[in-house]
Amino acid sequence: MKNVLTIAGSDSSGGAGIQADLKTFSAHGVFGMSVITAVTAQNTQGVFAVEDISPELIAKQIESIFEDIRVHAVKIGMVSKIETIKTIAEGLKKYKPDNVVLDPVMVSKSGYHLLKPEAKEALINKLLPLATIVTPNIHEAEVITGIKINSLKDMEKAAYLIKNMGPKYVLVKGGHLEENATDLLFDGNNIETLTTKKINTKNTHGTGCTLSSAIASNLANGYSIHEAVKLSKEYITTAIENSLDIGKGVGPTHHFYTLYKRSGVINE
Ligand SMILES: Nc1ncnc2c1ncn2[C@@H]1O[C@H](COP(=O)(O)OP(=O)(O)OP(=O)(O)O)[C@@H](O)[C@H]1O
Ligand SMILES: Cc1ncc(COP(=O)(O)O)c(N)n1
Repeated sequence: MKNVLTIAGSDSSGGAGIQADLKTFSAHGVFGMSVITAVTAQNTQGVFAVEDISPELIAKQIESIFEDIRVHAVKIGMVSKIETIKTIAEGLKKYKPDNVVLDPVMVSKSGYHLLKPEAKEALINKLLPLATIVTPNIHEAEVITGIKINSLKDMEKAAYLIKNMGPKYVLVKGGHLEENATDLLFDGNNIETLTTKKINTKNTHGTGCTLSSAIASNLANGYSIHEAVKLSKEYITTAIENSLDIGKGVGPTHHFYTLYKRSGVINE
């Protein structure tokens, strides 16, 4: 079995963050581990409080895992503030994991700033160059590049600009554009387009967390980047198609639909 680590924030409602990541890892048959960067009090309606974990405790969590266990892939999510980013960057430089999937989480679906505005530069300068693949949504790609994105052409332009900031691959996610759910994968030479039709649901809490954790799992399981992204897009699409109407706001996706269906737990 392969071991995959998420470095991210805790979501008390279980739809995003560490909780979504660990569910996604389990659904992919990899062993999940976590370094918690912040604890959030949130549900489907909003984020109500955040407490950042100290840099010392983040560093100790990273050390405890890497000094003992082989890590086949790392996924990075909510990183909150400059000190957290510096601590994670130092850990990655020291332990040099093979696969690093960076989801540059900035603002929650409910509009809360999970990344402090003053930490954007540190995320760009310190974490982007260490990423195997970075997975910005439209808003994050706009913040990272400083350009406005209204079309696939703009997404392409952003992918080129972000690639020049150091990651090996860039996946710009188009889930927030009006028409289809089209993502663009750029490897430095070619753009690959992954398109599905947009699913009409409000329940998309944690879609970015889930997609990036699926990519990390698939890379750990030995797939190439192109295969890992394709399989992960299929996984998130099924998870959104079968998303759960839990709570009064933006509900979570279904991590185990295919597994449960196969095992007969779901028989509709
Ligand atoms: N309504 C939808 N129908 C189909 N696919 C979607 C939909 N919304 C998002 N996706 C897909 O889900 C994946 C995650 O994209 P999204 O743009 O939602 O990420 P995100 O905004 O970073 O998520 P989060 O806010 O949870 O971090 C992408 O592959 C995107 O195309
Ligand atoms: C701890 C944590 N990490 C990430 C997200 C982003 O997910 P979303 O944009 O779907 O709210 C979140 N809400 N909470």
